[in-house]
Amino acid sequence: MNLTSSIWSSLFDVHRFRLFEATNCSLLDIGSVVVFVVLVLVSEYQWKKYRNDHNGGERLTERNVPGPIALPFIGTRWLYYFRYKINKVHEGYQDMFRRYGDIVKEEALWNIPVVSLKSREDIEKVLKYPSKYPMRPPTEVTAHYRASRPDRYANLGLVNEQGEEWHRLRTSLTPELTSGRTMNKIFPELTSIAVDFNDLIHHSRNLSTGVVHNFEELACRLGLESSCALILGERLGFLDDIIGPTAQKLADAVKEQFCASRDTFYSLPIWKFVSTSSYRQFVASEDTIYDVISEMVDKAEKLEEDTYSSDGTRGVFLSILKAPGVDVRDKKAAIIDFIAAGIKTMGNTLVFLLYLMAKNKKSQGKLYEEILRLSRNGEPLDSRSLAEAHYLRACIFESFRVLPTAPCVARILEADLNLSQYNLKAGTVVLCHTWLASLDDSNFPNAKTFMPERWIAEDGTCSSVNCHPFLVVPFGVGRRTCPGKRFVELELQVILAQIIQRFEVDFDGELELDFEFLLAPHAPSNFIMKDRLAV
Ligand code: HEM
Repeated sequence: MNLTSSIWSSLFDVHRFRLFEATNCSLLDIGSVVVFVVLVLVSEYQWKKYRNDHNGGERLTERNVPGPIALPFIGTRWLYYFRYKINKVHEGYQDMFRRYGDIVKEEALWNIPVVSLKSREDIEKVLKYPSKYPMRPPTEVTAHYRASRPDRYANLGLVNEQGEEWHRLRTSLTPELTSGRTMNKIFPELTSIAVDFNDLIHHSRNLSTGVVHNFEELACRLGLESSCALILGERLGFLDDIIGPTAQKLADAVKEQFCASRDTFYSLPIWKFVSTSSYRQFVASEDTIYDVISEMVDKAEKLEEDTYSSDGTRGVFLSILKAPGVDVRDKKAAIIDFIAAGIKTMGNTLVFLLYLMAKNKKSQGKLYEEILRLSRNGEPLDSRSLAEAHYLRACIFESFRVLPTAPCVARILEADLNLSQYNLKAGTVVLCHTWLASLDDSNFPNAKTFMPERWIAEDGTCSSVNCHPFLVVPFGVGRRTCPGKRFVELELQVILAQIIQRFEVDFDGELELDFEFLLAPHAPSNFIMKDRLAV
């Protein structure tokens, strides 16, 4: 689609939206006229700019990358008021790639370019860049709020910091979290968490129909319980039959925080100047998370002092508390960030995985057979038999491809980069849409079909060698990759094996997706869990 037609289709869409709204509100009517006039003027300006840019023969730069028309100052943020729903941003990107091709430019406030990529070659180029300190754009609202609270935060935290400061935090706070030793120690705890989670499913379901309503809430409680077990080395009872007020408060706050981050990101940043409702929602959720987890940390710290215990499961907690040369505010913030990072991400990931198993009964049957073959007397799989469960890992990998919770990897380019058609400048924000690229038939045959077999090599082992290594990256890539990756991969294997061993999983209807900064299941997600007949 050329620029003129894209401008006109944008105008048409905006106008159509306005006409639709006009019957309800005369103010919006005036707004619609103003927006229309502004768009016409700007389209003229854009067209001239486009012609100037095409000055013959020279390689194209990011100024030439196609995309929705950008208004002065607010860039393309109008899209999320007029064309796309804020909870369906993922559909917005699908639409933009359809309209403009595999590379699309949006413009953030002050017309800062944000380039989205769907071509495998371009994504690989960005993610392969040999960077010492890879830069990911910070969540602005977190950075803004944390900078205003020096009493609590000495910096923006591991997730949002850049450069040497990021590297210092990463190397001092995460080695124990990612070590093989920690995974070995946590394995028995994960097995008992999975047993408790199965019991919770059993008690939460309707006795006659087997329906578990709002499964996503149970899945988030699992994320919270397991993150606390990993980071604090303690089981805190979030999987008890009746959810306690603390778990509920925390789960609600985490969901609100993701939504408020999304709303502030995709809307105009008025919140930087006046406290808008999304900013207030963000602050309230951030404060709740801080207060609740901070209390847990204080208790755990006290317990440590009282007992001087350093048994195996508290290794991560101790390693953070004792990290040399790190400000105590950084330690507390890291513990809080690590626990919070594992709640919603884990919850969404498990809902997606079970949904795909429910909708693909053949794969579920094959997985059940594998588990039956590997388990001794119906016991949960131990670490040795889990290592043999190749189809189990293939199912998890395939669910990461078809429905990941993180649909793209974001980077700020450190140096100028020549992509297939355009040269992008250092400093450009790039979104690598790995999920949408993974659903393209040119990258995976029958890409929309859930097919764990694609990850099984000829010798029967689960392997990713023949698949594109920079597309199925649910935990990101390179030095900034998620430090929870190893733990989550292990946890998903343990949990999925036990659920499939005990229940036949079905799903009521079709799962709808929401965009909450992550991909999330639209609530309620109602699974049907039937006991398997003993064999
Ligand atoms: C299913 C669960 C999870 C998913 C899908 C997930 C996904 C991700 C992704 C995509 C990134 C960005 C990586 C990049 O930019 O290359 C990330 C970063 C991060 N994750 Fe996770 N994550 C999960 C669980 C966890 C857990 C359990 C923890 C805590 C132990 C955690 C802590 C973090 C931290 C601290 C970062 C920032 C790392 C850095 O910038 O150096 N995540 N995660």
